Amino acid sequence: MKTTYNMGQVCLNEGPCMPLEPDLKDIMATSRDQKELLWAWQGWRDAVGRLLRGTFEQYVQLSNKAARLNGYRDMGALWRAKYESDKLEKDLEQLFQELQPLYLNLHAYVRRALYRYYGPEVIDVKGPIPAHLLGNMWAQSWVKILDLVLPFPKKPPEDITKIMRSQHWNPEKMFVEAEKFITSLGLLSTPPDFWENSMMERPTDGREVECHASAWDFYNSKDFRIKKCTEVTTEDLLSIFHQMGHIQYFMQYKNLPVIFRAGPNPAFEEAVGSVITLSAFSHKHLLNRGLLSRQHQDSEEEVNFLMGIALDKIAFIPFAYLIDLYRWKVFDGTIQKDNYNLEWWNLRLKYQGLCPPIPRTEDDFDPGAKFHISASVSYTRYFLSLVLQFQFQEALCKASGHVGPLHRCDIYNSKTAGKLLEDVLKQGASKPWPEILQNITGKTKMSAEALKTYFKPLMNWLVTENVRQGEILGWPDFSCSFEEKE
Ligand SMILES: CC(=O)N[C@@H](CC(=O)O)C(=O)NC[C@H](CC1(C(=O)N[C@@H](Cc2ccc(O)cc2)C(=O)O)CCCC1)C(=O)O
Ligand SMILES: [Zn+2]
Repeated sequence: MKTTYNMGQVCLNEGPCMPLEPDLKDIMATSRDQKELLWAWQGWRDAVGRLLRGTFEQYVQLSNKAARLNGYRDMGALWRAKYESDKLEKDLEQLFQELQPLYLNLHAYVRRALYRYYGPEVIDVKGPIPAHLLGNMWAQSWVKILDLVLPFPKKPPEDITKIMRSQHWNPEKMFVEAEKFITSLGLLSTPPDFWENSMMERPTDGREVECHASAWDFYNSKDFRIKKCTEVTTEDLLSIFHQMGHIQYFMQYKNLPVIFRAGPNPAFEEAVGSVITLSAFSHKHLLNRGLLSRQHQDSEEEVNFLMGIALDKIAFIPFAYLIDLYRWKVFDGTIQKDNYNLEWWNLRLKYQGLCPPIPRTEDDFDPGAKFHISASVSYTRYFLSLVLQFQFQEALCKASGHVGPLHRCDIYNSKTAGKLLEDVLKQGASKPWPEILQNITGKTKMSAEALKTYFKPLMNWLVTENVRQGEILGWPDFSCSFEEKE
């Protein structure tokens, strides 16, 4: 399934074939022509999703067989066991409910902006949003349509990608930048081998590689690598910070017994890299690294800034929640193979308020068009990382002596924050995660409070704006537009 995914491409009638990275990704991010967006969206699902359907059915059987041989009732149960909590599903549901208001307000606001741009033919302001218009192949992050939804369009944020390119950044410099941030906290620098052995750019020697970025621990306490087809963009700089977070974790626990060389649960591993990006992409940090020039950020520019972060983090909430809700049901048999695609879109409608832009059938297998489903990588880790990374950020900012709003915090150069983080990373998986969570935050429970604190100024603005517009939160017109037409 991974090979099919990695080799996937969409060909123009007479002309070049486009791989996902960077070509199709760029079209989904930059095109504002919904015919072109549909071409890429449908082409990718035809080229990859459809092909994976048969293999996926086998994968489900084999996965459940393996899980049962290991004493679990199905693979979903095996995946959930990593969180060592018999109330994981309840806790997830509770966190999701707590975050729903943020998402519903963002969804309503973005839908209105898309309505203004694409018109009533395309957008129903009381219905779901067509999934190909959100700037991302899976509509999991909406940051690429910030220009369409900017709260204060007269004060657009500076384009960091443009600034990086004007300053002649290259992939290596991007990795060095992430390293500098991490070592500024007093954490470990990467060994020479890392720079020797990592693959930082798509090879030009014709080798077909898996371009979906990944960080690798070779479990020999000295060989750590990143594989990434880096482009000089803001998004890739973000991703590099995230990957370097994984590498730092590998190095911090490299002398533990192998069984403990992991996070206390998978979400901790994901939260480490992401928490660093919260500081690295703060206005204050980008300014002092010369990636922004405008000194002062007034309150309207601050709302614009928070919208940019929200389009990444808040839009992601229901997506990250539903991926494993779907797969747990596939593994436990609630979702049978005759309904794989129908049930996928039922969840995409229920949780994300999205519709496919064109009718889907059981000849399609849209879940397979997402890396983690083709690569059998569980996804709950990213949902919980969303909550944890803000809890971590709140704790690290407090330790660094930061005062003021959480979204203005930059822990760069703070050795105290670094020490707090280091003490968590060094323990690897050697203690139950509530204990380790307590080491850094003083609490043993995950809580969405810190995330809500971070976005409070934006939420105040969003709620006011949605009330002013008389927006309906949610999608009472739940049918997808093409159904009405038929
Ligand atoms: C050997 C191995 O597999 N190693 C693991 C690490 C480990 O387990 O030790 C690993 O490298 N996994 C790759 C994966 C890559 C990325 C990813 O897949 N992200 C998710 C969700 C997301 C989205 C936005 C965001 O800001 C953060 C996360 C997606 O893109 O949907 C792509 C770019 C970012 C992270 C990763 O780093 O988590
Ligand atoms: Zn990760």
